[in-house]
Amino acid sequence: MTDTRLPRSLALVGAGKMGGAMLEGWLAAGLPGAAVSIHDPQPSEAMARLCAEKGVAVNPQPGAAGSAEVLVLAIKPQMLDAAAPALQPLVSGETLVVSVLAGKTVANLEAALPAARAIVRAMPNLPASIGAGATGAYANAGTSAEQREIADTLLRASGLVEWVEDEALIDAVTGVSGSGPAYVFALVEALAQAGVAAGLAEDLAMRLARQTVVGAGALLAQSDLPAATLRANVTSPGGTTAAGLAVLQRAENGLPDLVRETVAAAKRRAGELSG
Ligand SMILES: NC(=O)c1ccc[n+]([C@@H]2O[C@H](COP(=O)([O-])OP(=O)(O)OC[C@H]3O[C@@H](n4cnc5c(N)ncnc54)[C@H](OP(=O)(O)O)[C@@H]3O)[C@@H](O)[C@H]2O)c1
Ligand code: PRO
Repeated sequence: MTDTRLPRSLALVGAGKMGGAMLEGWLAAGLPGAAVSIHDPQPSEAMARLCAEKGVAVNPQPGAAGSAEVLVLAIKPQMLDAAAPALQPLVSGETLVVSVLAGKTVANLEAALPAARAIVRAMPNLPASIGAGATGAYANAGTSAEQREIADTLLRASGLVEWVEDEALIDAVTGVSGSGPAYVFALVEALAQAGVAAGLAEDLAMRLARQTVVGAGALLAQSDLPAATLRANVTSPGGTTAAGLAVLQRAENGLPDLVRETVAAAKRRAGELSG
């Protein structure tokens, strides 16, 4: 993070799995703990320890130090309306609101925080906790160029950031990369179960499945080759992988259909969460 883009004050509302992961990223990237406050009725022990170590204020009276320059919302979407009344003192017309709430639209956020002008909807994912996240972001018309830079800097502390100019696309981002790590972990589980069905001991199957995804991910990260080429590099003509892929990628009810339905269901749920 460059000094010119650091917020002078940042309030994080909801310091759970996602909010906590982002906070760790900001602190590791150089955001001073004294510039941060967290607002969460019951922060985990690990979060309380991190805050104590870094000088992050835990549950100060909202607005005691005036409105925040940046307010990051990382509570569950269903909690927005219940949490909003206590947050009003943190928000002024100068505050940049960054929301990672799945499904909650700019209109929802404007209704909950009427003083807010600048609103960024961001959809990070859990690998943000190790700086390997993928985030999609959308800024409303009230967000200044400088505020968008600040949001970009904060989000980039967690990994890749891709801005979209159409708010509706954030729900598609949610279905692909927001929820995506869970699909990959589910693949590890399924691969290990299939290994057991093929005769491997359970712990051995899990070690092999896990390292296969770790290794394939690392190869993707280090290689410039398209995923399709990497797949082809594993697939000897007439060999075992070709036999496996003929099932996995079959035209009907294969992986492409299944993943399309999976992403569509997650995107649909994001739409429902807007309420
Ligand atoms: N997890 C992901 O991979 C991921 C990825 C992208 C976006 N998101 C989004 O991130 C948000 C949080 O998800 P999460 O998975 O991090 O959930 P989480 O672990 O449950 O975190 C939410 C935190 O907010 C706290 N909280 C509840 N009510 C509050 C209030 N009134 N004021 C302040 N804090 C309050 C919760 O405390 P209690 O536990 O005590 O209720 C919890 O610590 C969601 O909107 C989700 O859509 C999550
Ligand atoms: N986790 C949140 C959910 O499951 C949003 C994307 C990842 O709703």
